[in-house]
Amino acid sequence: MMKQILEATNLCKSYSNGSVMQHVLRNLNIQIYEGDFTVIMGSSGSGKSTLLYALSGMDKPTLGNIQYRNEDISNYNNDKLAVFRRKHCGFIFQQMYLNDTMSVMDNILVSGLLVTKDRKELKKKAEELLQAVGLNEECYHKFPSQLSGGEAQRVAIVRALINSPEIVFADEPTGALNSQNATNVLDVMTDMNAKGQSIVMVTHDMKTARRANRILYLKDGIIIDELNLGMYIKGDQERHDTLRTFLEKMGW
Ligand SMILES: Nc1ncnc2c1ncn2[C@@H]1O[C@H](COP(=O)(O)OP(=O)(O)OP(=O)(O)O)[C@@H](O)[C@H]1O
Repeated sequence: MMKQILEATNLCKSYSNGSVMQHVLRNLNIQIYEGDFTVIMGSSGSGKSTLLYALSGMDKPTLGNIQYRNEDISNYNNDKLAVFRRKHCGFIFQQMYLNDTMSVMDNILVSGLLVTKDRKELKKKAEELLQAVGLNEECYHKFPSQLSGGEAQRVAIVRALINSPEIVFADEPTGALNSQNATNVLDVMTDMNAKGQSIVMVTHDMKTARRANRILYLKDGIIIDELNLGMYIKGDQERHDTLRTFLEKMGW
């Protein structure tokens, strides 16, 4: 049986837009399992990013419970949430947020040094991860502006992995990349997942979504259905068709 890593119960998130309250998440329930590559889909504005930020402790829910293993993080203050994120989570965004004034290696080490002071060990791990995502030594001392979009996103993935997070959250990680770079980044993420990394990703894109083994569909602030796709197999047309049929049924 799959082990649950994260569970949210009766999750609500509302924003006040002037005198009007907008209820984005409405008593939403969700479970995330260890080792899964979970994708959250839904139409624009359905609350996907809001859900991702609440689940990952980047933002606080208005109401509801979020349980990370045996820890209830829903009532944590900002300091405790920051510690939680640093200890357990890795983040990959559409905008890479690399520091332009630092080399590739320093961008990664700065994240690692928040957790350990063993610089030598960190550097070794960073080198291993950079190699694993297909970036060679030539890249280590480059600055972000000297990288292609795909290379920069792979650096961001290494930075997300440097502290061995139990779970990686990704918000449209390929949204700003051309098709080839997007495929490279997705290959890295698929490989990470095949090695056991739990991933929760938000995307609009079917090509990206079909890498996941579990697709959740968000509508009007709740998860209305899910699809189990099994582990990704390259070139599997049936998988693509199954996902398309599911999304059509959802009214996507
Ligand atoms: N900080 C905020 N303040 C007020 N409203 C917000 C805030 N963040 C999000 N919203 C609103 O909540 C709704 C859901 O936003 P969210 O970004 O979660 O949707 P999404 O499904 O990720 O959309 P998209 O696919 O277009 O990125 C939107 O109507 C948005 O305007």
